[in-house]
Amino acid sequence: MLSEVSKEIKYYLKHCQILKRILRETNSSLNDINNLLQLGTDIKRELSIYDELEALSQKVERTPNLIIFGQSCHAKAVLVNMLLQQKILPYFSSQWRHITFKYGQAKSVHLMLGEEIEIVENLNVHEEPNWETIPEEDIQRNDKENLLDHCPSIEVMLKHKLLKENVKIIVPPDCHRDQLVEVLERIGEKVLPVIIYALSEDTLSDFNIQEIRKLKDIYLVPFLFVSVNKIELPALNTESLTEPKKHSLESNGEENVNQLHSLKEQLTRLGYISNDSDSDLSVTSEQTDELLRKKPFCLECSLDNALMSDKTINEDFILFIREILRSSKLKMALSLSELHNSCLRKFILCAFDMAREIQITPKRILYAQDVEMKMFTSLMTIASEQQEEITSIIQRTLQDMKSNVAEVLEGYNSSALVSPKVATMEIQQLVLKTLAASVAIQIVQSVGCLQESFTGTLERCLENLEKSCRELEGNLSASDAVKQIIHAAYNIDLKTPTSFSIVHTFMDRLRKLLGSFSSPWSSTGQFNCTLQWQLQVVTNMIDSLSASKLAKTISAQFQEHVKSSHAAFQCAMRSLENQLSDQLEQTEEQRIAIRKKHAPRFARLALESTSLCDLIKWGMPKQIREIGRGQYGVVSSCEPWGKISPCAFKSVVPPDDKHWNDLAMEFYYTRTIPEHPRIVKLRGSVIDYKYGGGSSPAVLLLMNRMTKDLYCGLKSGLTWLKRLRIAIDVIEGIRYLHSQGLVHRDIKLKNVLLDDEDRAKLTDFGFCIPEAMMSGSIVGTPVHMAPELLSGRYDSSVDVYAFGILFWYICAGQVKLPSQFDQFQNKEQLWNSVRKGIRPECLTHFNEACWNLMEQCWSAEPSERPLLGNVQPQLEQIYKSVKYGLNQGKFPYSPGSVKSYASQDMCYNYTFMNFREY
Ligand SMILES: Nc1ncnc2c1ncn2[C@@H]1O[C@H](COP(=O)(O)OP(=O)(O)OP(=O)(O)O)[C@@H](O)[C@H]1O
Repeated sequence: MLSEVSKEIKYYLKHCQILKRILRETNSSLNDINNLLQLGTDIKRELSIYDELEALSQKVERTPNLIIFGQSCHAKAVLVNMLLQQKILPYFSSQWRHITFKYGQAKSVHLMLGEEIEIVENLNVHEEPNWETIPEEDIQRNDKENLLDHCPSIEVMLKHKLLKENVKIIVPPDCHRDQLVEVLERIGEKVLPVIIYALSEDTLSDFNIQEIRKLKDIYLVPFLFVSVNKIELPALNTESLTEPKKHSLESNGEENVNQLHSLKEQLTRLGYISNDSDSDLSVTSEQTDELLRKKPFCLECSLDNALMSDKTINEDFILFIREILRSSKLKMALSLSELHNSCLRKFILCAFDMAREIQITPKRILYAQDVEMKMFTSLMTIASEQQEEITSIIQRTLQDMKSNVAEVLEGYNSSALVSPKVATMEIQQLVLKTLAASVAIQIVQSVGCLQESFTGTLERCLENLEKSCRELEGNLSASDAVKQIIHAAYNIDLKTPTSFSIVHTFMDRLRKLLGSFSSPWSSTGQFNCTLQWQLQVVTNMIDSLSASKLAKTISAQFQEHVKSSHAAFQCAMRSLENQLSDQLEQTEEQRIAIRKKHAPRFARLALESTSLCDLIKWGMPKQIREIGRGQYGVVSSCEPWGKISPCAFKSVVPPDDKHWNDLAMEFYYTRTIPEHPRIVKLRGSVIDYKYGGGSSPAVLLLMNRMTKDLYCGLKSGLTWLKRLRIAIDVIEGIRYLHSQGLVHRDIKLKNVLLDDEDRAKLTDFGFCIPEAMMSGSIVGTPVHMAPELLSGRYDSSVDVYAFGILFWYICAGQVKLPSQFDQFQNKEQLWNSVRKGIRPECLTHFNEACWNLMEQCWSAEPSERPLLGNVQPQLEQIYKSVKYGLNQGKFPYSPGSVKSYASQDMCYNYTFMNFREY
């Protein structure tokens, strides 16, 4: 029985090897992606998986160690001796040192300091060449030894099968309560603890209870209580232990039962075992799943158990070990698969974002250039062609200003100390500013394209482009240049040299005016800037301005501003465009690398880790018989697997890396399709690494077993009503896939499976792909392939075309190739003719509505094919009219055709009878 334990451990280590390899490949894939992106970003950190990967790498290195605790040294000794089937530990001693049992060719005992250093000291055991039991004195700690500080431990080497595969049995030292936590923590480091607690007394002491609590808190794993029999003097006859049949420990049976009973009560009360714990230790995969979901790090309680007697110890012990190891590797595999799937999701999204950026950026650039050009042209037109309008705007404005001179001066506060020249200049500037502002407002209003929302979109578009540009070159950005253009219209500036001559003329006139004026000087000789004087200055200024000259000046100045800003914009845009196009080239390269290399590589890792989870949970499916063969794999029925019954699996042997990656991407998409009644859901997968002698592993894809495919269904005969129902089912299935953003690309008779009630589900998502990830691969089954598929530019409407052909077979009620297609020797001839418009013929019994529908579906022009959302109600209408006999003679048969089909399908007669009736 104990060799079973070794087997379990071997199995565990085998899965750990697979996990280690997947982890190594994950790390190397992530490093490759880092190199590709070259952005100085660490993808592991970016995807926040760094810590998880680190933690998993450490966990997977741990070997299972049996750690023996117990109520007393005596209990531990009985248990260890029982496991090792020899009386190696003394029954009657206390204050034990730390003891480790390891595998070794020769039986030996060493005193160690840590794991590496052996203390050369003569142990008593060394005195006795044929020793059987380690002397008490060697195991006992002396008073000077401090457990937490370089305390020697005992290492025992044994050639025992339980210790193979680097498994150790560890017996922690007896310790004081204060040292308990630290001692326990040290032991649990770097090992996968399989904790067994030996019980030999009727009740647990306070210390025992405390110790058990700490064990639970620290190790977070379930552990096993083993009730051992107390050994009374005389000591156990070890010979009896070595014989498997006689290895039960002699003791008073009745006493043992009582002891167990009271212990069980106490443990149940404390919540360490459940009430029905003795009934079944084995936890089903489903229960473990449930537990993992509820308590991802801790499976205690349900797995805790007390072994009742030495008669059952081995079976229960193996079950316990199996569950501990299983849950441990399952947790690791689940975490890894979760990491892979989340990375893959992110890569796919990243590829989508890149594709969008590649598509949108040139459009954005064109948009910005277009809008700016429109704005520029409008402004230049206003400036050059609408001078008259500007003149009249200025005249109107000057008129308004004149009638409201006081308003112009609003806010003007001249200091008493300024000279008349300065005051005049100030007022003059004020007049020009007011004039400029009102002219600007009028101009802006007359330029529709300068409306806030319009320029706002342009600015946002430019800011977006500039943001996506990693290094902006040049002094002026395009968005700044645009702002300047707009600025030119809003802030017509009449202070600049262009308006200087007007101002000059004005100043001359002002000087003359000042001479004729009543003196603005006070008696003290100080200039007195009275309001009246100010009003006078304003009025004179307004009178002196020529609207037409100003219009010219404004126009010239405005054109100058707009032109230079436009030139700056174009320059900035050119440099932006150059940089973005370099960047987009790089992005495209990265996108292709992600789509073609990195995402598939991660998909393969995800397929491996997810399959490992399924293998750990449900094991290998057991084949019953082969039920079908396709181009890429063999489908077999199998015994119930997981929760699936009846169950089937498709085994695929990918011949090379490319096929592996393709299969993995398909697997990822297919597995993420949510459950739907019209889809054969992929339930799981396992990889048979031993297949082909280990050189070419097989991937087994598990799904619900269906009764037959539509090809067989049509061959064996289906009523017209059933066939119509199937057509509706197929449409529902395709619509569902399309709603998930997926295109099936291989709708055909053999990919429609029927259940016992002849309801249909779609299967075989080998070519199924998100529309956005399609890259124009030519895939499908020749007669069902839409003509545009061959050009590589197609969309989800290829499924509508394929449905049209499928519907032809459904209406025909047989699987014979349409005669129109039957004449061709090969698929090239077929495709040539399909491109020229050749389609299946209208059989004489086809009803008009059905024929119309299939004709629409297989239209050469994809845009002319109907939406499936419209096809479904039409089919439902036909179905209803057939079901309730309302089709008024529009059945799919002409009386003459019945004869030939009746032999193939009796159901035609039934339909025909209805036809005759109506
Ligand atoms: N879940 C299933 N239950 C019952 N039979 C199935 C199931 N899946 C597939 N089959 C049967 O196995 C046959 C082979 O299926 P498979 O998907 O491998 O190939 P195919 O669709 O016929 O061809 P290809 O590989 O070219 O797509 C199907 O035609 C069908 O009859």
